[in-house]
Amino acid sequence: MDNTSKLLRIENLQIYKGDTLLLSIEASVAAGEILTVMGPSGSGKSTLLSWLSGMLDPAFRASGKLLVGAQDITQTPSHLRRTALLFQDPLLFNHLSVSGNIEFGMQQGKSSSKKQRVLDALACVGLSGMEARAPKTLSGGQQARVALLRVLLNEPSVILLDEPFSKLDSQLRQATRELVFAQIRQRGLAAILVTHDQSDADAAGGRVINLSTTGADKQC
Ligand SMILES: Nc1ncnc2c1ncn2[C@@H]1O[C@H](COP(=O)(O)OP(=O)(O)OP(=O)(O)O)[C@@H](O)[C@H]1O
Repeated sequence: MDNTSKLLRIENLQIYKGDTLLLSIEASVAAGEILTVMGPSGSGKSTLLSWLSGMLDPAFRASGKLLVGAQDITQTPSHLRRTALLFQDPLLFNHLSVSGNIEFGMQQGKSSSKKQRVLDALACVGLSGMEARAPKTLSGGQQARVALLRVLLNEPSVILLDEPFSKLDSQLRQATRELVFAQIRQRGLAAILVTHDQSDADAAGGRVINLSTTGADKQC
């Protein structure tokens, strides 16, 4: 793989908490690739995602660079980065309908074409006819799919997945995972998946970074 095909590049990243080095990473992710990050509790997985999304807590200090394509976005504020986060909790707004949730944050455009895109996307993930429903009336798996569409229709270049399947039972987990990974590959996004689950890493099929236990919570 040459450099031009690497959509996301993390160069010489070091994150410190006080004087302690929490993590040190050099990595690249191609369009459509899913890089998995694993490691014990406290090893810095969520901290890494915070840095990637531009929301590192001031308790930490980071050095290194983050590039998307040729653009250095290390200092770019979080709301101007085309990075999207998908969490284990779908975090849907209950005062908005399913389509209102998906349209939230979509790029400017004609309202009628936005609506059609939402309807097409809902049909794609098996949620036809659910556009007017309140999120709380959907099952956990259906909510997960709405959360995915909300992120995807915002057209990110990079998607950060923080244990997004961990609240789903095993059958639903597998189906949702296949859908999410297929969308990532079809749309050519660079993805970073944080998980504790080896089957997630196997399904992602890409490289795996194991954060060391250096900064991890010590066991008694
Ligand atoms: N806002 C913060 N201020 C100070 N320390 C923090 C903060 N957030 C996390 N930490 C500490 O930084 C270390 C890394 O935490 P982080 O949440 O990144 O670990 P993790 O690998 O995601 O853990 P888990 O698998 O349990 O979610 C831990 O020791 C944690 O206690």
